[in-house]
Amino acid sequence: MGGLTNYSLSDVSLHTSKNDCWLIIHGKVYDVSAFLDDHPGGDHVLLRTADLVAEACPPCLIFLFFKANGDATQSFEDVGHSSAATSMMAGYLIGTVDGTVDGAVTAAGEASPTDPLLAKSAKEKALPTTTTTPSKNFVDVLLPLLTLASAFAAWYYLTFHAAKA
Ligand code: HEM
Repeated sequence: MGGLTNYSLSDVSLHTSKNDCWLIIHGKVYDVSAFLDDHPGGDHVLLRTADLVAEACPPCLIFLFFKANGDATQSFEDVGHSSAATSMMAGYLIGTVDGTVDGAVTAAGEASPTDPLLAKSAKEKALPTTTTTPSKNFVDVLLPLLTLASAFAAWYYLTFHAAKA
């Protein structure tokens, strides 16, 4: 993907108005300012993704404030855009987001690859750490052992002590 500018998340977050609106979809940055009025889904959905503050009601504001980071990947996919829509995107592409290859940017600002092969290897790499965490070991091993020990103690007490009384 040579020739494309790399932007940081904070760069993208500076472009959230109707005249200047950038979005991140699958780790790529799109300047959709000129497309807002022509977007069949309306300009508000694009603006809301870029900057969710504008038309939010006060109770939603806190939630939306934390959710808004300009990453429209999930919303874009949820709509199920046609292949025609996907090919239109090239016309608005201006760059990539720092640190991503062709990946979505998560709420935590981390890259998560959307290429199935990259995603698979990332998942495989992640597996050992998730299965060997201390809390998992506690639940899997210690908890059954403790339950067994308590059951044995109760049986022992009832059989040998309670019987004497
Ligand atoms: C550069 C990015 C985008 C392009 C080029 C684009 C293009 C299109 C096109 C061509 C359609 C007509 C239906 C179709 O062909 O699929 C459409 C519909 C729609 N889009 Fe987008 N879109 C973009 C981003 C987004 C994003 C980020 C959202 C959500 C936040 C969104 C929400 C919608 C909705 C709600 C519809 C209407 C669907 C319907 O009425 O069935 N779009 N878009």
